[in-house]
Amino acid sequence: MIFEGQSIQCRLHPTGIAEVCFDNQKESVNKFDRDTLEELNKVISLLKDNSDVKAAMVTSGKPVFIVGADITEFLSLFALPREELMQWIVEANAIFSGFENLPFPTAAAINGVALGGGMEMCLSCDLRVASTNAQVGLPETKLGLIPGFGGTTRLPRVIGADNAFEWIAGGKPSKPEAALKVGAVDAVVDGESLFEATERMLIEAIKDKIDWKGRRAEKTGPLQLNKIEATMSFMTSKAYIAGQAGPHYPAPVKAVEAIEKGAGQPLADAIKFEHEAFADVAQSPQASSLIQLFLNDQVLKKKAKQASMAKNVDVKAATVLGAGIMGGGIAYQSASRGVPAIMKDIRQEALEQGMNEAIKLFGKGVKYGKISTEKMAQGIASIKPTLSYDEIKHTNIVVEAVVENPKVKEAVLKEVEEMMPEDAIICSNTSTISIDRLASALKRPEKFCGMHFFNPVHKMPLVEVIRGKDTSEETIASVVAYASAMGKSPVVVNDCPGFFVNRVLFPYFGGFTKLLRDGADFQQVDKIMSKKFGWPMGPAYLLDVVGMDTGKHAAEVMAEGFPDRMSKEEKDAIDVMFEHDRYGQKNGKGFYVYGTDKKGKPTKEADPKAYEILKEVCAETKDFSDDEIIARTMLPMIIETIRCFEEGIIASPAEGDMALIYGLGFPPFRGGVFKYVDDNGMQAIVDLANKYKHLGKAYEPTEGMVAMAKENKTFYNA
Ligand SMILES: NC(=O)c1ccc[n+]([C@@H]2O[C@H](COP(=O)([O-])OP(=O)(O)OC[C@H]3O[C@@H](n4cnc5c(N)ncnc54)[C@H](O)[C@@H]3O)[C@@H](O)[C@H]2O)c1
Repeated sequence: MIFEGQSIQCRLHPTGIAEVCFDNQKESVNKFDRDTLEELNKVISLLKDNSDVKAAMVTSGKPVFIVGADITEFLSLFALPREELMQWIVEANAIFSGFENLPFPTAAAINGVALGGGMEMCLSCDLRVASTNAQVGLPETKLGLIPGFGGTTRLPRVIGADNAFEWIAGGKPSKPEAALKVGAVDAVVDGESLFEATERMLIEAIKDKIDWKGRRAEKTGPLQLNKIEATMSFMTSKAYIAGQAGPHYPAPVKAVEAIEKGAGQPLADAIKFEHEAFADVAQSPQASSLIQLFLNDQVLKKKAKQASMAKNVDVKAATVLGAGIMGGGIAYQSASRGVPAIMKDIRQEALEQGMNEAIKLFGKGVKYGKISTEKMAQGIASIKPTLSYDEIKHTNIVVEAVVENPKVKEAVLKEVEEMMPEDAIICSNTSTISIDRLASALKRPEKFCGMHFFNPVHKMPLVEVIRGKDTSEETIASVVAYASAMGKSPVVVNDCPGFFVNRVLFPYFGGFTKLLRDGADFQQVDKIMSKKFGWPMGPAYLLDVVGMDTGKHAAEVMAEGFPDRMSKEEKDAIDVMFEHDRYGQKNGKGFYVYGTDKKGKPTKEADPKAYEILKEVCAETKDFSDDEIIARTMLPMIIETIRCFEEGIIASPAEGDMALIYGLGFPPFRGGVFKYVDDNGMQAIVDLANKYKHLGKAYEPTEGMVAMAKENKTFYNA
């Protein structure tokens, strides 16, 4: 044994090949944390001067190769002063370069996931052999970063600049065959032959039958592009990548710029541009938000795992009541993840529509190569449309998604409870009706909770699991586990009007309608809130998508629940739109008008009639600054979100932020409301709220906020 560490073990084989095996003794996966880097450094110094070593092979003792750098170390590392961060980058990179410059051939035997730092380890080797189970790639831009262990500089030298742009800017992992095609790996073999195949290659290299020195010289030299090619390639790629990523996500363009700056230079000099660019993005607010989001997602995953242990009902088959927009979507989602669903409605026509929608979605899966035709057939066959209750007792969960009418829901829930086995769970997908109110109609309220999906179900990752006062923890755990099995990200919230997501969305709409009242132009507001703040769409467009009838109804429920902050004395824009039958997308007219162009593509245009109608409740149009538009719409949402945390509606800022991102599309680069408040500082938010408090209670900061500002506290640990 040459080296025996916690993360790396190194032994010399009789062939003269030193096997550098990553096999983390403390965890189930290999990753690059500070300790692992230190161990790798030690291994390199032991190998360098060992004359018995003729070659080195990097292997893994785990099912994965190396999953990447340890993201839990990032935030504290990136918070260091820039010089200290730069020093760490330079030192860490010296280790990868040290491995690259070993005086003998090196190879990676990639048996599984090799992403980020894992792939960068492979790129430091002369040769790369992947098993058919491998997955390789550089996903750093998804975290607002660029590959910083040499990947930005080495990858274009291995697979060419254009391919590298695609890999780095796209951040998607590649399958071994695709990696082989571009030359990111040199061979693909089955898992069992991986060691031997890599060993054979190294033996050839030791005998100089493989020109490893030539390959190394090419990788460590300047990028192989002539000046004209380079100018064209960089110019077009930068424009394209900037367009794809959008202005709020600068990392992909930063990566291309770093590659461009270093293109004409040998790797040792070119990599310095990578270091600088890495430090820039690592200390950007976007990276901080995206990394926090990744960590928050881990919190959700951990909770889902715990729920899976604590559940008392393992959902094997589900009943969905209602085959409408939501019921159809829920049945499809369940079936597509292997849980068969009975879809019950009172109208044959609705069942047919629900099935057609499901068939369309399965068809798309086949078209885009996500599922096989067999899986599609299985999936479709596992949704059973029916007008009768006959077979529902053979399922162990009911998800009710009938019309949003408390009387209808109460009657339906009561009826199905009688038919279901005693241990079955019943959920409602209501968007506004109190879970406690619905539970009061039931004999087993402990077996009842809310399961609030978002539209469209197959696309929106969030499911709010709503705990009523009598819901048992086992029921919550079982529903969380079912939602996870459906491929969703469940967040548990306590019952209150609007639950969490709608409770914080409606104050935002309230802020929007007050802005219109005071003379703002809805198109201008939409533009600022989408382009500048980063929402997928502005509030006027969102109201058109939600539907003015639904919006008006939900606003009334919210006003009843929280009259001090959400009720209004006068009519607002939503009311007049509703009164003029402008329901939004569902009937083709709302704030905007909707149609199709000559090619059948959907269109959305501003409509002078909408402005006419709005005159009834809006002042003459006047200019508002971008900051004012953002403050007046966002403050009520921010304050209500914080109230939800103070009242225990959500359990943690992490879960609140994920619910906002997964349920509403809150801009990921801002990390959610809690992250946004932390980044701006609570004092600044409180000051801003005080500036607008004449607009009503929705703008008044809570006592908790004022105290946090005074004590300079944050929601997340800095
Ligand atoms: N549409 C959304 O964006 C959205 C989002 C989240 C939650 N929700 C909630 O989901 C529920 C359903 O909404 P939707 O948009 O799918 O409505 P929808 O009108 O499209 O569908 C409701 C379906 O329920 C059926 N139905 C009525 N009474 C029934 C009964 N007794 N048994 C079985 N089926 C019955 C109707 O025939 C209809 O097909 C509502 O509670 C709504 O608030 C809707």
